[in-house]
Amino acid sequence: MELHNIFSNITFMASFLFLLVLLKIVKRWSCNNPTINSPPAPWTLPFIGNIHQIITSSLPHHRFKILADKYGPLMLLKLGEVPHLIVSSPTMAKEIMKTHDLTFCDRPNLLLSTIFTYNASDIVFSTYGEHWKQLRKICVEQLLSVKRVQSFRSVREEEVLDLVKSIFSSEGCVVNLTQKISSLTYGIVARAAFGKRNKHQQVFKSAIEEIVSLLGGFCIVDLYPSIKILKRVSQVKTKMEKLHREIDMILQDIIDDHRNGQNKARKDEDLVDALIKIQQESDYPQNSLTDDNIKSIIQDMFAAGSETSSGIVLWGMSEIIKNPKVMEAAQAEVRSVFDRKGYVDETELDQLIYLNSVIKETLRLHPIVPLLIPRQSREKCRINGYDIPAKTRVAVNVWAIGRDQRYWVEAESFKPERFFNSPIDFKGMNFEYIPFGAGRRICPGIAFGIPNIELPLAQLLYHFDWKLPNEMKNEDLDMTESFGITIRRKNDLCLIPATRRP
Ligand code: HEM
Repeated sequence: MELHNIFSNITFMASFLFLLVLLKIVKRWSCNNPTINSPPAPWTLPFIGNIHQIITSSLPHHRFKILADKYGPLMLLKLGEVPHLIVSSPTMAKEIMKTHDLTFCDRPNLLLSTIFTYNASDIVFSTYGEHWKQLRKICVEQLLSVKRVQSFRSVREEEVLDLVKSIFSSEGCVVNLTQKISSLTYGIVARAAFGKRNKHQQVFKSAIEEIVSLLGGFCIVDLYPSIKILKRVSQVKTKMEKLHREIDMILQDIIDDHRNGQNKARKDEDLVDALIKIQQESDYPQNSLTDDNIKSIIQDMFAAGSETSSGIVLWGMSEIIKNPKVMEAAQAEVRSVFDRKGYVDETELDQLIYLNSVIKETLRLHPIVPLLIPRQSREKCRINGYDIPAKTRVAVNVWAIGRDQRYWVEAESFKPERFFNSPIDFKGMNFEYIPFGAGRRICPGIAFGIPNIELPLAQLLYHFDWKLPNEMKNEDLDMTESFGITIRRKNDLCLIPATRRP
């Protein structure tokens, strides 16, 4: 009996081993299949793929550029189990976001984004389909339209004036501009979304900031989707769920206040009002917005709309400080346009041609979302002769494209003049310059974001002269980036203002 057991165990083991070998042969055969032509890739290790080449001290967009210089503008990395296509040239970006836009307009189903966005039912992380189309339409036509953006003009002007007053009171002292600008853009988005500052403001702001920073990394659970246990034991998941619950309670509170009419601070409609109205007016119950949909859209406005604008103002100010000639020219322009009035408002911002080029140049060297928001292929396709499997995740290295010497003269230098009389714009038509992305998923918040950058910069340059603390030389200003889905300054920008135009 015992012998029989041993014998059947050996038979079982042998069959199992045979099957494994067979599987391996089939796999190798399919990899070597001459009909499949994969994009170039660095060598991989079993189980981790190319992870060891990415986890280095440098940031992912820097690392991807170094690898792309060696392996080309279309490179297929295997991070854990998942293929990642890294796109690093305007021509390949155009293939992905124009020629094959419909194939690549999905977002991957990532653990953290799914928790944070009510099961990816928002605009940013929703997969391509009817739901995303409906939300995107609401966003473009109702929430972020030119008319709506204009209706928030007084909000922007009041908030920026408060910033200027608070800097006046710190005359001659070191001012932490990072903190001030981040509160400013958050304040503008909060008043646009909620109508008034919210009692839970600080908790909400910190929670959103933390979520944005958590979204930045490569989460191990997303690199090994087949290992379900990772999901159950993930500590980041637990942290994200807690943050999500906090945000959810605050947002539900705000929606209820709006429904009960306890939000009459502004006569103009705010974004929550607009969304509740759309919810109530919907003729088709199946298309009607749920409260979770409203909350997820409002979260998107904060996560996508506040840190992006503040980051660009801060990189812009950093480049201006580092380049005194740029500071001189920008100040001369702002002061000549607004001296007749004696104050800055939005009416003549369109005359600030030089400042506009400063902003464009800032977006070239510091595209705030350096790899865009991850996309995913919906089906297999062929690009430039290479086969790309379905469900490949895609990162477009906008940071590398903006610094490519083949497309930009003196690519590493800050030269706003390059945009004078140049047809190159950031609307998604020029693929050497795509800080807002391109194609179906292009950022719908450009019209909302730009005044939040222009107005504070114009005010800071109109009223104050600026210098670095501790007799630091301008060229010594540290420009190190921090890690995340957005690139922020690693160290806060601290400057000393001297009032020139009270
Ligand atoms: C001003 C600085 C901003 C920059 C540089 C920026 C950049 C981007 C980028 C690169 C994307 C991804 C595009 C892609 O995948 O191809 C994006 C998406 C998005 N942005 Fe912005 N953004 C900015 C401001 C805003 C503002 C102010 C809002 C709203 C209040 C906003 C809302 C969104 C939304 C909802 C998406 C997702 C679109 C979709 O997936 O369909 N953004 N943004």
